[in-house]
Order: sequence, then structure tokens, then C-alpha cells
Amino acid sequence: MNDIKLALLGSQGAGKSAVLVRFLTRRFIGEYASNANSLYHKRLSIDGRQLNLEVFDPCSQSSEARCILEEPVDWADGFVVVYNISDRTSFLNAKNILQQIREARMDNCKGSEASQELGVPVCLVGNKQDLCHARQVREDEGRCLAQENRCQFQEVSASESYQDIAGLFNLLIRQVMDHLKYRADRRRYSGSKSMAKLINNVFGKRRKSV
Ligand SMILES: Nc1nc2c(ncn2[C@@H]2O[C@H](COP(=O)(O)OP(=O)(O)OP(=O)(O)O)[C@@H](O)[C@H]2O)c(=O)[nH]1
Repeated sequence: MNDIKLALLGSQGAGKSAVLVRFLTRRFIGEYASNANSLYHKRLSIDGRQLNLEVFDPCSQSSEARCILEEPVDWADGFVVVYNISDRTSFLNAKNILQQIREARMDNCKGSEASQELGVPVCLVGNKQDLCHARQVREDEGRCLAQENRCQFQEVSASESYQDIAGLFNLLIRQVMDHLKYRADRRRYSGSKSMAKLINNVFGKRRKSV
């Protein structure tokens, strides 16, 4: 069984818990405790594969709260970065979070994998689409930010719709599975290359001397 770990990041009140609970239970629950980190578990079947999904929903991150980001950045295989379309500050914070993910991943990969992009599957989510009368962030601004970071983007309303949220999580989980497989293949390939080199060094030389 595959283990997939996701983390939700975003400003206080952007609707992270609402988006997650909508995906996990299909329901919208109005209020959530926001003073504690939560870890949710769910078993899923995607494309016939059984998955163990873990989702980390940490306490809110303000733009200065870099330390809160560091823990999930190392732990997670993928991220959902949520902002509220009727709150520009939450959008600016999402931008900052994407930047921090890139920097943290660059440190981990020594620049090789993450130089052009985030180096990990991410979905940028503009929540509270039902509040479009009070919109402060245009949809194309969200799309543009996602393009700059080469991540997926979706506007949703946790309070009104399940389909878009289910769609974005399913797509992200598929991307994570592909990404994990790509990294495992690369490790295996570079492992077998060094093994071939070793065999060649040991036996190649001997063969020559015979
Ligand atoms: N109108 C509207 N309200 C929403 C939506 N999603 C969440 N809310 C409301 O926004 C408030 C914050 O939602 P939460 O899910 O607690 O937000 P959060 O990002 O987890 O907040 P913290 O836990 O404080 O970090 C709650 O009052 C929700 O009912 C939405 O799609 N539309």
C-alpha cells in the first residue's frame, strides 16, 4: 500500500480545514478549532491502487511564521496552499509560502531538481469562490501565480461544492504518486549505474590482465 503525505498551508481563516473536511467527508462544517495541528488519515483507492493518505493541517501560518512551514516542508510529499479570494493579504501570504517551499526544497535537492519549479507537487487553491461579490483577488492573478511556480491551480468554494475539491485532491495525489515513482526510479537507476561501475572496476580490470 502506498503512503501519501499532504500538508495544507495558508493564512488563518482562508478555509484550509473547510477544504480538507469537504474532501474527506463531502460535508461543509462551519467552524473548526484553529489552535492545534491536526493529522487526518484516510484510505483511498485511485486508479485501482490502495493508498494510505495522511494530511497535515497545521495551525495558521502568517507571513512571518517561517518556522511553522519548515516541519511540513520536509515531511510532505505534496502541498495544498490555500488563500481566500476575498482577502488579498491571504493571497500575498500564499505567494510567500510558495517561495518558501521552493527555497526549502532547493536546500534539500541542492538546486538540481527544484531550480525551475517547486520540486514537489503543489496545488494553489483560491477558496470562498461563493464570496465573489467581495472578491479582492482576480482569478487570473491566481492562475498567473500558479504558472510562475508551475503548480496546478483551482478556485473552489468549500461551502458550496464538493466536485472541484475532490478533483483537485485526486489530481494532486496522482501527481504525488508519479513524482514518488520518478524519484524511486532515479535512485534505482543511479544505484545500478554505480553498481555497474563498481563491477566494471573490479572485474573489468581482471579480465584485461587474463
Ligand atoms: N463563505 C465561505 N466561508 C468559508 C468557506 N470555507 C471556509 N469558510 C469559513 O471561513 C472560516 C475559516 O475557515 P477554516 O476552515 O477554519 O479556515 P482555516 O484556514 O483552517 O483557519 P485556521 O484553522 O484558523 O488556520 C470559517 O468560518 C468557515 O466557515 C467558503 O468556501 N465560503
